[in-house]
Amino acid sequence: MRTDLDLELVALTKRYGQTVAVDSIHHLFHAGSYTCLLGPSGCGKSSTLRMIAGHEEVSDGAIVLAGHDISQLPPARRGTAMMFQNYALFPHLSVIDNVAFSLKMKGVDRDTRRRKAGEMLDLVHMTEFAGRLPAQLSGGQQQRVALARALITDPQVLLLDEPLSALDPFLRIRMRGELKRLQRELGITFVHVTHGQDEALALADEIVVMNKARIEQAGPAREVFNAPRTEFVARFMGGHNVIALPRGHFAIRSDQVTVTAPQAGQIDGRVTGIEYQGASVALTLLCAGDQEITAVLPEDRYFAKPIQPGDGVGLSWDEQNLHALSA
Ligand SMILES: Nc1ncnc2c1ncn2[C@@H]1O[C@H](COP(=O)(O)OP(=O)(O)OP(=O)(O)O)[C@@H](O)[C@H]1O
Repeated sequence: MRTDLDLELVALTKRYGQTVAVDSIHHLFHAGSYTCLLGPSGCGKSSTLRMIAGHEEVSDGAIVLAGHDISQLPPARRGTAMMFQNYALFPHLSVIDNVAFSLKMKGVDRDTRRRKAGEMLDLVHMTEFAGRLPAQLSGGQQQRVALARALITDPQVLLLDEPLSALDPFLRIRMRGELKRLQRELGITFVHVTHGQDEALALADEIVVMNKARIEQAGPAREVFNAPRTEFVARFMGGHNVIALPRGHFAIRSDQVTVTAPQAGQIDGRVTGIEYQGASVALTLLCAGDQEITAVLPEDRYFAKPIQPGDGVGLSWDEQNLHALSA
């Protein structure tokens, strides 16, 4: 459903000389949604984000926010705010002055900007660090400050460019919970660039998968994961096999492949690899036509009847779990 505050990309294009980084993409970001732009390195996701933010000129097309084309406005007048990968904090300013900086530039008086910055630090649970310099903070704390600094302008859309990539894996998982909480509390639109499938699945209401300057598939996170439309999306989202059957190419989730003793009417396979993953065990199987299939079994089921490399097995799946691929 469209609302007055949606963000829409209309035939948005970015060219750098001969390179087409973003090729006439269309997308509607619903107001108040959390969307991840996902794709491999060089697919055009950062260029897209930077064009929305106003840090990159648009070559063609429009960016419409709340009914207005914002593509020619300066960044500060767009209703968007950007949080950068390296946080870009001013090293010589205290935490509270970093957060208050954009209000100072706008000429807001000292008391008002201190009060507002204090509220933002509260929001990201950083009040006790207000007087410190960025160098005296951990990576996760710097990130909270960068978030507070982006949010102080009351944006309708917060743009996040690989916001978690500088954090260690443990902190990354904690901070993604924080991002989700913030987005829910503020109710504004978040657009988050990542090349991590897990991150996108954990955070996003909607996932936009980009490949070679175009949108390959967009939709609710569960739909993109469960029903990939192309081989690229199936492979990039992970957790799927792409199989060639006489009637076409299909994706099937690895945990929806059933492995039994060889039986008539099933596909024969041979176990070539076994990987213990904690809650599950992944079997790599070689089938007719040299097709490699991965089957993921709950660990209790695997260990009830362990299979060894070299064993012959029968593979089957429910037809309704096969997803026809268009390319
Ligand atoms: N300033 C620039 N000048 C020339 N080409 C550029 C410039 N910025 C990006 N490109 C090219 O545009 C394409 C898309 O780059 P972009 O940074 O948008 O991709 P990305 O998906 O964000 O990649 P990554 O995950 O590596 O950041 C790439 O081919 C890149 O080399």
